[in-house]
Amino acid sequence: MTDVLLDVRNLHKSFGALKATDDVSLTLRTGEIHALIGPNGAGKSTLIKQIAGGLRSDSGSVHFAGQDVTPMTTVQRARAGLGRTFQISSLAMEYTVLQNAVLGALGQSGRVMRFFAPVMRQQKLREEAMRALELVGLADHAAKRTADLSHGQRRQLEVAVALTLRPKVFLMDEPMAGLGASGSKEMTGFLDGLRREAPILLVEHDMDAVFALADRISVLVYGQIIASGTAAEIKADPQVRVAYLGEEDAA
Ligand SMILES: Nc1ncnc2c1ncn2[C@@H]1O[C@H](COP(=O)(O)OP(=O)(O)OP(=O)(O)O)[C@@H](O)[C@H]1O
Repeated sequence: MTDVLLDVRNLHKSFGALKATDDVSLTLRTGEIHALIGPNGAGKSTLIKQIAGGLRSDSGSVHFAGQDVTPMTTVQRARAGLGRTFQISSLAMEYTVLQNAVLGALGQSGRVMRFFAPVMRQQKLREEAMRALELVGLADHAAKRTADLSHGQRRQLEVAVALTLRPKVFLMDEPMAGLGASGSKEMTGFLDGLRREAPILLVEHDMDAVFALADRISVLVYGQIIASGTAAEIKADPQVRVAYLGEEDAA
């Protein structure tokens, strides 16, 4: 299909005798949220790392925006537009929200902090950073210390950092983790809007969020995709009910 932006083909990754991912294929299309669910240890994070480039696959390929990115490093893939949300630990807590976003726009790590003052004077980077903050609703907090943001706002700042590189797709590993019920609800609304900026491959344990957001859901069990379909199809799939959702939850 022409609107397929990310095309993951037959990925394998073993750790010793353990097949963490075992012939995984999936696609991500323009405008959609494709959720990847599965029990603990199913291989979800491994797969995200293989797609982002942090973990080399034993075999298989990743095609992105019509290009085979399999040989590329994480940095090359990020520059090509494969956006992965950063962990909270990568934010510089003592710096302002805007400074963190500018660092993202610079596409560098915290090591560049000592060059910070001249960087902040570069109007283009600041503009790019402010655009990203506006998109995630943090523009009014630009001058705030990152440490003073709520947990949910820090998650949004991570997304803003990724947005500064103008990603064509997002890879997100458990964005709801640790947010609590109201935070998860807020983040769900936020991600729903974000799909207009770039489609999202979403690894998430929060089933309310997954069923509310996902256009398609793929279920990974023991490294293999056992089912793929809409929320209604996944809820009704007998194999999924037994292997993952549990009969009583799926009823
Ligand atoms: N670097 C590694 N070395 C050895 N084994 C690993 C490594 N990374 C992951 N594994 C194993 O591979 C399997 C898949 O792990 P992975 O973290 O991808 O699962 P997951 O579906 O993301 O789990 P969770 O939902 O708990 O985050 C697990 O059995 C895990 O212990």
